[in-house]
Amino acid sequence: MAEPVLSLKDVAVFQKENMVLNDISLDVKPGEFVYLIGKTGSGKSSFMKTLYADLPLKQGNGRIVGFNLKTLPEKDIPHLRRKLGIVFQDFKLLPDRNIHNNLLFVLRATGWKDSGKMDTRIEEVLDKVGMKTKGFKFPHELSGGEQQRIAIARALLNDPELILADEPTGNLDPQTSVEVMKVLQEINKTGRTILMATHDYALILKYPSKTLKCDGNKVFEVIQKAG
Ligand SMILES: Nc1ncnc2c1ncn2[C@@H]1O[C@H](COP(=O)(O)OP(=O)(O)OP(=O)(O)O)[C@@H](O)[C@H]1O
Repeated sequence: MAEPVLSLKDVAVFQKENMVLNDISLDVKPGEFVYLIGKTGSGKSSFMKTLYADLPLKQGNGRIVGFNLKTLPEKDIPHLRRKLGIVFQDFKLLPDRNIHNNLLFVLRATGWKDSGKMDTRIEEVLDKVGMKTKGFKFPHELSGGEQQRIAIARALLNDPELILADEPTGNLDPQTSVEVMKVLQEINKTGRTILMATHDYALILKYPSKTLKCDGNKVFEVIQKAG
């Protein structure tokens, strides 16, 4: 059987010395689409931050896309992040350059050198999110939904094994949320694994999938009833 892309054993999540979550043991397998739900302040973002090593793993054991979170040296964090695609609620595009150059910036920062290959890759990821003609636009010239598609395209640049999306539809209206969700579903269908924090229950109903819940300092799988 394929190795999990994410495997946690007895993990606790901390914000400084405060324990936010504990006793987390779970596996995410290649190709899964997993939701992470929970009330405001229940620890979804802290959980995600631990996975991309923005918060250190101080307790328990965790492996993600082949990296050991417990023993990960600081110098390896960029390598880990290159194998992850991270999407945030607030898009985090660079406002001072157009979309093409936003994506070029990431490719250069992650070691790409050949300008022909970089242009081809940018075209490919923009095409995947239906934004092929928007490379010349600046972020402020795009709608929220379009900016999030670009942020998803940016997350795809280095062909990540796992996409971590922290409330990717949190700033979008319901219709635009569904459009962004369709893009994520398409990406999942091509075999990529996605872990998405959300509190948009309408989306979960429309696109049911494995769901983890943060509640009472724990993370557990919610078993959905059929029908
Ligand atoms: N930078 C920080 N420093 C200290 N405590 C923090 C920090 N960020 C979050 N916390 C605390 O950690 C707990 C979990 O917060 P977190 O942001 O992970 O929750 P969340 O489920 O993502 O919430 P939301 O849905 O509002 O984004 C909260 O009690 C919060 O106050």
